[in-house]
Amino acid sequence: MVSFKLPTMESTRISFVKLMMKLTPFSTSPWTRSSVLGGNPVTWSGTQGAHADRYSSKLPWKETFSFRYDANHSNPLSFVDYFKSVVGQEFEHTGRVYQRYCEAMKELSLVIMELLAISLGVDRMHYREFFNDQRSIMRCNLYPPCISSGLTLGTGPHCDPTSLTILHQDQVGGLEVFADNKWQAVRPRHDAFVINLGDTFMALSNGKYKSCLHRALVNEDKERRSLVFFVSPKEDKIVRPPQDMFARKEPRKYPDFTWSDLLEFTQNHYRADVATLENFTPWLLSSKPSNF
Ligand SMILES: C=C1C[C@]23C[C@H]1CC[C@H]2[C@]1(C)CCC[C@@](C)(C(=O)O)[C@H]1[C@@H]3C(=O)O
Ligand SMILES: O=C(O)CCC(=O)C(=O)O
Ligand SMILES: [Fe+2]
Repeated sequence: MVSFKLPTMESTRISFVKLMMKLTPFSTSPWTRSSVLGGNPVTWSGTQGAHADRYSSKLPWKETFSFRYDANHSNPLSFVDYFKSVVGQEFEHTGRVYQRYCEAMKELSLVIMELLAISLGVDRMHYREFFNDQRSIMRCNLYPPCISSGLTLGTGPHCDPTSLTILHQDQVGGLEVFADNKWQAVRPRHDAFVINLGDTFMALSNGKYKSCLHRALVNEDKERRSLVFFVSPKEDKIVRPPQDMFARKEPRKYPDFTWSDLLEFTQNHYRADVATLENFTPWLLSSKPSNF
């Protein structure tokens, strides 16, 4: 994980706090996740209470509010309309803040994609172009305090199945990364983002970059919040390393797949953890033989 020093985003933080105050932990949230089952793209809109509808054990101690950011459909009104219609009329300003926030996250992600291409010795524009029409996911995490915080986790150990994660955390602390064979705290910085790569970029770099194992702890006293922008490619784009990586005759580590395939796997068949991609490959081969 790498921290970038950036100006604070007070207006985003205020809107975020207002929005998350609307979501009381473990409430019978008025919104349920509208996920279209059966292999169709998950529509990321609404709140989740610890994914209790999806898992029967090791439920994360958190409440999330997620929505899609479609770089092609950058009509600011769509966000504003969504917030006004789903969250409430009084959240029009919040919708505008999130529209601007997601646009800024997209721009930051494209700069990072150029840097990654340069570091891999491939065409500098390759990943920037691949993600220019990104279909990313904006998620607000709220971690309530827990009197038995040692017995639970805000989010269990996992690698993000997405491509790139741009995370803004509050000052409470709790994010940990597994590095040098131990869990290490990622110290909050109010003026920085935490950036980590996910499984899809690991495949796009043919394993040169590794997906980052991380988790989120909770505590007894304070709520903790984080804003997470999960960069993902347009669902039907073929995820494969750039051709010029194979000038060096390296074997492919992963088969071609689409983000839609991997998202379906994590939403309907497998709880993302540290070995998602390893388990995804046999599933893909067995369930989508036409790909091969
Ligand atoms: C594509 C996604 C699935 C999850 C949200 C985004 C990227 C991270 C994934 C997740 C956070 C990994 C840990 C398990 C998970 C179920 C969670 O705790 O929220 C995952 C998300 C999800 O499936 O909703
Ligand atoms: O809230 C955090 O610090 C981590 C959240 C996270 O890893 C996720 O939502 O994928
Ligand atoms: Fe994560």
